[in-house]
Amino acid sequence: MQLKEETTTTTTNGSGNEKKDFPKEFVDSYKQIKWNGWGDTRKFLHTLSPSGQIAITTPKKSAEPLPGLKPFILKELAGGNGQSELEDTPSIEFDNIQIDPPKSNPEFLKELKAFFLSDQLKDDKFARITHTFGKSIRDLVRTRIGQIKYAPDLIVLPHSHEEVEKLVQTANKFNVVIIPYGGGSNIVGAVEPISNERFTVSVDMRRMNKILWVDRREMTACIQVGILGPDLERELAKSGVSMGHDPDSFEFSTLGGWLATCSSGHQSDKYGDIEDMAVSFKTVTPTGTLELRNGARAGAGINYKHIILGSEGTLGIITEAIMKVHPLPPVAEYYGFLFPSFAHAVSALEQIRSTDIIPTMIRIYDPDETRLSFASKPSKGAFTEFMSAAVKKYLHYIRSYDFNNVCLSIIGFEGSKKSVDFAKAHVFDILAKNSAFSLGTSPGKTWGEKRYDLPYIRDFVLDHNMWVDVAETTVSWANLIPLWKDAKAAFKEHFRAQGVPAWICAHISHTYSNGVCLYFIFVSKQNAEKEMTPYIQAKRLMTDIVMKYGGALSHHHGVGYEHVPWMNRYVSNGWITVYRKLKETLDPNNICNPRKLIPTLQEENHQTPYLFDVLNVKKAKL
Ligand SMILES: Cc1cc2nc3c(=O)[nH]c(=O)nc-3n(C[C@H](O)[C@H](O)[C@H](O)COP(=O)(O)OP(=O)(O)OC[C@H]3O[C@@H](n4cnc5c(N)ncnc54)[C@H](O)[C@@H]3O)c2cc1C
Repeated sequence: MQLKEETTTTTTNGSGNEKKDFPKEFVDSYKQIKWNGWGDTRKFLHTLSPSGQIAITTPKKSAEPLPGLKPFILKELAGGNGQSELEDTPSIEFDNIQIDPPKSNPEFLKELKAFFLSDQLKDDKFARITHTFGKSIRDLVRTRIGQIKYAPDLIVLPHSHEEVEKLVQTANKFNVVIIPYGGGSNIVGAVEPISNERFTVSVDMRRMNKILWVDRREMTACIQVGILGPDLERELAKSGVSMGHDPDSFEFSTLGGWLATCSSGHQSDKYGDIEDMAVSFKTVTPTGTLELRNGARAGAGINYKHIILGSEGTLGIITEAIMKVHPLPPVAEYYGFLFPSFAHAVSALEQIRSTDIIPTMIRIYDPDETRLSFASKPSKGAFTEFMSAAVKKYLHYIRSYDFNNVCLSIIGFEGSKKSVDFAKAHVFDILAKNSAFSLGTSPGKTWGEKRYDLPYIRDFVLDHNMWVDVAETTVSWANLIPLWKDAKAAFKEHFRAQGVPAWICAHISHTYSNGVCLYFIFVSKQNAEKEMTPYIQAKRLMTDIVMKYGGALSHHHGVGYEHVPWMNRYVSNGWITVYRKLKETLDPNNICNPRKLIPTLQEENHQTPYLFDVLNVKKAKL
């Protein structure tokens, strides 16, 4: 947590009421992350001169070369048509972006100013632009070309549950739209204002970043939900505990966002998904605050927490949550393995999952993502060493590996030494029976150090005339390989037919007794006019295939407005009606993040197109 209680000062708001202020050195998170890309402003990929190699600069290391990456991008992503240099497609300069001035709503603002400090209310251009979108490919492309149509009129930065209550009541009174904003890391269009008809407030929760208490006996912690991942784990570690939720977006997403999108972290196989960790929470709705009882379990009717989990800010704002925690694991060991093929890896995984001894994490990269993984490692990385000629020869000639099909896997174990040793012996035995080759702990260590770097490649790709998007789902064991094959083939064929270079890879990242999360990453060339059409077509294609194989509409990214067009196929109409009634009851004026999560009646009846197809889309030709 950046805020320390003892360093706060007391100031007064417009009514002369005393309020605790933030310390002078406090810097709001939205000022510290890239406005037109992903993550930390101090971390980025760039090209070294004169070698032309791609390098990564981070706060810890400057210009670390990634020698394999440029050849990989040129050969695989850019189409391998003999091109020797990447094309530059830089982002617009911030100063050149133009947005409409905020709408006027003096009565609403007067009431807010009586309660909030001026420092908690922002309507400058930087604050408004950085709260308009999440981080989907459509969001980044629109930001990078300066196409920002409906920026929120005001950003409010509450400090407490009581302030959120006041804000929601006031917004409801003046029919003002409120969109909760955690880290803004969603990639489904979940925080974007969808029209400029009503005054719109983005509620940035990141000042609500305190751990209120830790109970070591019940192993729970009460936490303000605007806290970012690293602050949360650092503060919990002071009490010797961890929540164990570590999504790829960990550094820039919040507990509230995780709850509101049903998020899932790397170690979900052991610690569970976010819904397994959530005990209870407070949610402020326009018709009042909803609270839940704290306790180990209840069989007293509907499990009400599931009404709010995944509601994406459409029913209200979560402010404080009681979460399960566990002791910091004394042992954490992560290993790398190679499999001769994806089928071998899946077979091993299924056998492991059919037992009751499950590793903390199993990630399996398909052959294409394995190549990307090796290509994006620093020059002297452990993977490069292991892929030395000798090892390659051994695997090829003695173990009959074909390197076009090899799959990398990272398998982790956490817990007491005894439990880790026990699980390892069991799992390694299954891996050996499925022809896996151990690379030892170096790949696991590298994975641990570099696991948040991959999204930064996306910005580099956007800077060089390509785009990258993702699709993920939960799929049954029976449909896993058919979906993997079909989706990859259909994606490649779609772009091949258009004569456009395209590349796709996949990995398995979360496992269950009845299926896995399968995650695709796909890349293609931007077209000359920077239209949205290719992303929309690719996303439609991938999601249609997921639906065909009975997959979840999303395993962990949520719905936003990007997945709304599939909602009627995903859940039965009865549930959509239930949700509509619930929304009408809790939010009668429809002020909470409108037009997200489910289709409007007009969309459903095809009287209006889905927002996904039209919202702010420049020249979408559909
Ligand atoms: C590079 C990258 C990697 C990612 N990896 C993962 C991953 O491994 N696992 C995963 O689960 N997701 C992942 N995501 C998606 C995203 O990080 C998650 O959806 C995350 O849970 C969003 O949290 P956030 O705090 O950024 O929420 P935001 O993006 O700010 O908001 C998401 C939704 O939640 C609502 N919301 C936010 N806070 C509250 C609140 N307090 N009360 C009510 N509603 C609220 C918003 O209105 C919005 O509808 C990734 C995204 C990116 C860009």
